Amino acid sequence: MSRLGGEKVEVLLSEAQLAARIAELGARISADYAGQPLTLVGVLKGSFMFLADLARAIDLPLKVDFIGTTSYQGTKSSGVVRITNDLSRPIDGEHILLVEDIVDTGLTMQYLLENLATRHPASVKVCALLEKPARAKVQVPIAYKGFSIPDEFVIGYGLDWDGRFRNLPFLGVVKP
Ligand SMILES: O=P(O)(O)OC[C@H]1O[C@H](OP(=O)(O)OP(=O)(O)O)[C@H](O)[C@@H]1O
Ligand code: HPA
Ligand SMILES: [Mg+2]
Repeated sequence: MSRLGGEKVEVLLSEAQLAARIAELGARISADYAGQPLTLVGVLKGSFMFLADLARAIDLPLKVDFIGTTSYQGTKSSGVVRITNDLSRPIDGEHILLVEDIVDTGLTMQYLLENLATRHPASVKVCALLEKPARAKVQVPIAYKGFSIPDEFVIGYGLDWDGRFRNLPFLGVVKP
């Protein structure tokens, strides 16, 4: 059995499309933060694959840290965001770029922006590979966005459905 586990999955964004866009985002981030110390903060678990590729597309001497959150059961947001793993150290005075796989309702990002602001970083911006505008419950500023996608539950490239499918190298939609 393959990593699709017998499900029918349609490709929404191919490996090549993802790689091309991430190269563009990396070039923009490298130019915008040139001469400034930058810390990427990956939002676990969903961002792990995007962060690994984005970090290699950024030509700066950056640092990497992670914060873990959870709020989804299956394909539904519970509306309650919980931190599962905190940052490994204080971030006061640092330029932080939050790296997220998807901004869907926006509740996770809103929670994180409020939470990190209390730690007095020099700046906090958001880089999200995906945004699903049709489902937004709150508006969050995305400084670096990969793609806007339609209102479908997507899997792969870090994103899960009940914990599975994160290891697909492309972004897909499960078909009935
Ligand atoms: O905009 P929202 O509606 O809040 O949804 C986006 C968040 O939900 C997912 O994480 P999840 O809580 O499923 O945890 P995971 O990253 O471990 O899968 C995703 O990785 C984002 O972090
Ligand atoms: O479409 C999605 N797929 C996987 N995880 C998610 N978390 C929020 N939206 C999604
Ligand atoms: Mg998830």
